[in-house]
Order: sequence, then C-alpha cells, then structure tokens
Amino acid sequence: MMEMLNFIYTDIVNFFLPSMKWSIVLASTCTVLTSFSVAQFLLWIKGNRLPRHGKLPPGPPSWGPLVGNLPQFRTSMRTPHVRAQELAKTYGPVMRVQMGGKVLIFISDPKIADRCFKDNDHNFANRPSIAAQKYLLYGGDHPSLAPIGDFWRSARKLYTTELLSGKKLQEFQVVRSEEMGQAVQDIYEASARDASINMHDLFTKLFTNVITRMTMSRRFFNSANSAAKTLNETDSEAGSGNAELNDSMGNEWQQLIDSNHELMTRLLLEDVSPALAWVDILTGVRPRMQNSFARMDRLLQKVVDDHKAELSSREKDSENLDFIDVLLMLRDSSKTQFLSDRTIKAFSLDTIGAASETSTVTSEWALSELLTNPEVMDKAREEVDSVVGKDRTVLESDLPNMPYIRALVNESLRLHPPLPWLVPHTNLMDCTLEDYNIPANSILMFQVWAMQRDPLLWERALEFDPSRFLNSDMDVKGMHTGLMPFGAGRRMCPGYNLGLTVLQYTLARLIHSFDWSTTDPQVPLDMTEKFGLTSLRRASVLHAKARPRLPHHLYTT
Ligand code: HEM
Repeated sequence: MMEMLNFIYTDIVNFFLPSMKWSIVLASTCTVLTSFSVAQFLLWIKGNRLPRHGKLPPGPPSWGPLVGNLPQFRTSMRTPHVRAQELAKTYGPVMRVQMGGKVLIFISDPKIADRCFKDNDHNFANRPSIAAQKYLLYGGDHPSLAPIGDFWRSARKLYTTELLSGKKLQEFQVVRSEEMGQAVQDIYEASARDASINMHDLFTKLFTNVITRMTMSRRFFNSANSAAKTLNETDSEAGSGNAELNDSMGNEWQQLIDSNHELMTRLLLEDVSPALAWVDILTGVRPRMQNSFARMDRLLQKVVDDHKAELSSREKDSENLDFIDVLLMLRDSSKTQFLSDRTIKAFSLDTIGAASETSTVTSEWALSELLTNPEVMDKAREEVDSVVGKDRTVLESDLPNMPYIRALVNESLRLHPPLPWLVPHTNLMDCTLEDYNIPANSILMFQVWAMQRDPLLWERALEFDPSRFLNSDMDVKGMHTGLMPFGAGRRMCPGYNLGLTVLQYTLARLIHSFDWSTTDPQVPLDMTEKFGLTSLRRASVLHAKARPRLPHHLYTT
C-alpha cells in the first residue's frame, strides 16, 4: 500500500513536471506517507473549495480528492499531453482535471484560448506559486514567476528594452556568430574522426553560451580557441585567448542544475498546508533545496560582484555592456529602485532557464525532421546555397532572403512546441468561460501541442511540410489562432525574436556546412516524444553524423 502511494505521488509529480518546473506540488517520501491522513484531509478541503454556484467544466470521473484523475493518465506518464488530447475529445474543449487537490483546466479550442488571452487576459495572466520557488529559486523575484503587478511590468520592460530589443539583438550578433563558429568547428573535428555527435549536448552548449554571454559576458561551457571568458575566469585572463581555462565552476553549474532538477521532484508538504512545513525540514528535503540554492546563489553573486568591480574600475566601455552591467548601472543611477543584487541574480537565472532548453529541443527536433524528410532537407539546402554560395558561411543578414528556412523553423515549432501546455497560468478570481465556472486559482493548461496538430485546423496535420508557411501570413508570434508556441497575450514569451533568429541561423549554418545522416541510415529514426523535466523532448537523444561540404578554411574560427 505504502509503495503504491509512493508511486502515485511520483506519478503526479512527473505529470506536472514539464510545463511546471516551478509548480511541483507532490512527490514521494516516507514522511509524506506518515502524514498521509492529515494531508489527505487538507487536500480534500482544498480540492473541494469550488465555487458555490455555476456549472463546472466537464471532465473525467475523479477517483477522490487526492488521487483525482491520475488513474486516467497512469498508462501515459511519458506522454500526458497525448492523453489530455484524447480526453478532450470526450469531454470537450474546456475540460476539468483534478490532480492532488488542484483543479486543472485544459483548453484545446483556439477560439476559446483566444478569448482567454483577449477578454480575460488580466485574470488569467498570473502564475501558480509553490513553496519550492522560495527554497530553490528566487521566488517571485523571477519575472517569469511573478504575479501580474508593478514588479512584473518593470521587469518585462527591462527585458524588452535592455536585453531583447532589436538594437540589443544587433549588438550581440557577434556573440551568436562566434558561438556558432565554435559549434561548427566542433562538428568539423568530430566529422574528421567519423564520430557521431550528441546533438542535444552540442545545442545545449551553443545556446547556453549565447545567452550567458549576452547576460553576463561568461561562457558556461568551455571550448578551446575562444576569446570569451568562462564563468570562473578572472579579468586578467579574460580575452587573452591563451588563458588556461578551468571548467570547475562551469561543472559546478551543471551539477547544480542537475541537483535542482532532482529536487524539484520532491514534495514539500508546505504546499498542502503551511502547518506541515516542519515535516519538510525533518525529511531533509527543504534543507537540501536551501543548500543547493545557496551554492547557486554564491556562484551568481560572484558574477554580480565581478561586474561591480569591472564597472567601478571603468574597465568596460559603454559599447560592450551585458545585461547585468545595464541593470547595475540603472540601479546606480537610481532609475530603478527594485534592482537589488537578488533581483539581478533572479533575472540572470530566469534568462538562462527560459532561453537555453527551448532552443535546444526545437533544434534537435528540426534536425530530426530534416533527417526523416530528405526532400525538405534538399529544398532547404537549395535555398541556402542559392543565397550564400559555397565560398563563405551564412550570415544572419542572409536570413531575410531565406523564406524556406523561416518556414522550416515555424513548422518545427508547430509540430514540436517545446512547452506543449505553455507555462501554466492561473486565475486570481472566479470567472466564466463558455458558460462554465472557472474557480479562482485553477491551473490553466493551454493545449498548444494538440491545437497545432488538430486535423480540423491543419491540412495533413501530422506531415512535416514547411511549405504550408510559404506565401502565407501565418506566423508563430501569438497572433494566429491555433499556433502559439511562444504563448500569447501579456505573458507571451518576450524572447521570441531572439529565439527565432537563433533557430533560423543555426539551422541554415548546419544545413549549409554539412551533409547530415543518422548513425544507422538503415534504421528509421525514432521520433518518439517524452515529457522531460522542462520541455517536450525526443525520447532518445539525437546522434548524427556530419560530412563537410565547404572548403576547409570555412570551418575554423
Ligand atoms: C524556441 C525558443 C523559445 C520558445 C519556444 C519559448 C516559449 C515560451 C513560452 C511558451 C512561454 C510561456 C508563455 C505563456 O505562459 O503564455 C515563454 C515565456 C518566457 N520566455 Fe520564452 N521561449 C523561447 C525562447 C526564449 C528566449 C530566447 C528568451 C530570452 C531570454 C525567453 C524568455 C522568456 C521569458 C522571460 C518568459 C516569461 C514571460 C512572463 O512570464 O512574462 N524565451 N517562452
């Protein structure tokens, strides 16, 4: 019995994980089971605190307040988004599901989703909050977790003006070009050994380095021949290019990320009731979270302190400012009161978390689709060759002349949105949607994955065909009903321009520079999906082989 309950808790956690890394409510520990009857009672109260009047959305029959609808998802824990899509066919486009005392509302009709973002945007634009945010992250100081209010508005403005504006993207073009050059060189060297390349690792390094250089002028992943600083380099080593690079802090970062991911699967009973917070201390879960967070915080504090020192010694010219520099300068000029060291660290963590994994999984899926659809690869390569030729490499300024590459990225985001339910939203107040009453504090799951492959909305919905976006005004920027991999409304991803540019540039360079194949061309590539911790990934990491197709000198940075 105990083991079964343990299992159920873990399942609930896994169910929530991908879109809700900060919203993990339940997990398995022995103490949880000891406190089970108390917890069950409290959850029952929470789960049943529904509005007194009005019709609730329909949903599958629930197995009681604690277990809720988990059994209906039990056989599909690796692909709960598919199960939710199937259930919505029975229960309709506004469906209620109960999990561990929480009410989840799944929305799978684009017109209804549209109404949420237009008519009810203010109410629906909040985020669920859980105790782990306080212990593992900077709580509500993360712009992406903050409730709608003055802090969130100011933070969003800073993102859009100081990190993600057209001018800033232009300024940091050199960073993207250098990091891409490094990735191409790494692939070239692997191809000389006929080695297969772990594309997930390659993309992770590439995109993490791009965003950490934009945010803090540091590379988290090292590679030879780079003039950029690694996370731990001192100023005197910076830019020498010959400095002996020490990866220990980069490694520590990776360990911390792994440890945080593991800790996020743990239950904090404080989420069930603040009165049970002491249990989390006894089980050791909360102290472990706090310890892991303290290490990450120290690392980020050092980066902030280094920036302060560089700014005060005027080592930096005004042309060369990263996001942390800008935030510190704004703080010093007292234009922005809320910018403490803590919020600056939270901003940094937020950008890395938001930018790296989304771009990584999208690129991995796009390359997988190209490998399974050689005719698409041929068309894309024809376009890139015709624009660039074979005597130079692709530049970002070539992208406006590459409609097929743009269409390729849109089609990848259509079939493989990295966040299949967006980031969960919550409503502060009771409201109605399609005549249904939506209780306050429901968790709203927008079924983007399902809408983007709905045969009623898309011709040949499951075919990977970028040409559907050619000569069409459809795009992925939150305006087209049924296509919103970046979300829509006021919580829409502020990094969509950077994301799209990086994806188009990466794919164009890879297609232009190499012929690609799977490790065993006789075996069809496995395209199975899996809910990862923070995104919808490939079930198996993509390994691929590359063969250079340009003159040798175009592969060295
Ligand atoms: C392929 C690339 C990307 C995809 C598919 C993507 C997707 C998303 C989605 C679906 C959301 C949630 C929207 C919602 O809740 O309605 C989001 C939020 C966010 N994204 Fe992105 N994103 C990408 C790249 C980036 C980049 C490069 C950045 C740059 C820093 C970024 C920063 C953020 C931030 C800060 C939020 C939180 C916004 C808020 O809560 O107000 N994203 N993203």
